[in-house]
Amino acid sequence: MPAITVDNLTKSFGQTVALEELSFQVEEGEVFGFLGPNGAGKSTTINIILDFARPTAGEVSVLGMDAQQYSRDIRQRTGVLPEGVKTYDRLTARQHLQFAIDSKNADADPEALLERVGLVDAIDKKAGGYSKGMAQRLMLAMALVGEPDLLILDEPSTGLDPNGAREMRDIVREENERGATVFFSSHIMEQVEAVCDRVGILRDGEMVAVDSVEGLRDSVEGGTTLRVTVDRIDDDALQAIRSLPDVTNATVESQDPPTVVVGVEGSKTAVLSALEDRGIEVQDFSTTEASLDDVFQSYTTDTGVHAR
Ligand SMILES: Nc1ncnc2c1ncn2[C@@H]1O[C@H](COP(=O)(O)OP(=O)(O)OP(=O)(O)O)[C@@H](O)[C@H]1O
Repeated sequence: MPAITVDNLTKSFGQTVALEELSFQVEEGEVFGFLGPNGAGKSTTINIILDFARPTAGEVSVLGMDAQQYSRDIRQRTGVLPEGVKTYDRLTARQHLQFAIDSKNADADPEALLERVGLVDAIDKKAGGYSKGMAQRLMLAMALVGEPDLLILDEPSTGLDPNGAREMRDIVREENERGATVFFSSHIMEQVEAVCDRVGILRDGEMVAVDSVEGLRDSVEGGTTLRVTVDRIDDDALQAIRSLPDVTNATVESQDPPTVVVGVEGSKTAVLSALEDRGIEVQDFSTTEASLDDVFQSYTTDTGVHAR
């Protein structure tokens, strides 16, 4: 049984179509990264999954239950970190957690939870004085109450410094190892790489790709860039490289020293052999993988290779 099934979901706000016949599934036990630029429709999707908003058309089921009909049961088994941090200024971290524990009828220790998110020192301080990162940590601790079967985290790294973002990833991993399914949104590709089994990329309310990070990388043309320094280069050799089956493009980057930049999807040795066959001496070479930013860009901008 999938943890989340989104089926033909459409959501309009007046003239604005935020989601258009969106369908995808999150499998039980996986960490699914929900990625997309600002305004792509991530929060709208999450709000409908949690029944904070109603769809214009389409259906959503969570943990095998209809999202609208069983929203209370779903929320009981789900830990949520909503978009935009909303803490109560006059309540302490302990009081926040006690509230979450009571409303879930859970048996949890506020201190242990705050220890996990690195906020135990501020346990009896009022949230009004918290930094953005501290508030975010508190909200995460609240999401962890009651060992939920499903964690839904909307932009969980917002307001966190690099250490905080790393701790967040560690917690996602720990929760997943405990058995929880994790669904989290982000507009930063790097944040999903380390923890996600699969990534869905949303653009203008439509899912443009769903795959592992590795699979997404492979789908970007010219996945690897090969930079070769040679003793000389001529048009004939450049043409020979371009005509190789695995090569997507080849250009001369500089003449001093002569350097060729080649986009390769398969064997790199064929490129080096083509040069050497023409009596050109390869003095040095290096390879660079397509960065995750390249992958994200290729799916979400009009200039990318996956642009529609
Ligand atoms: N309550 C609303 N009323 C009108 N339009 C809305 C409302 N909520 C969202 N939208 C619109 O729906 C689209 C999707 O917005 P949404 O907040 O879901 O995107 P997002 O991917 O979460 O973006 P971000 O990364 O900026 O949070 C946007 O065009 C937005 O302006």
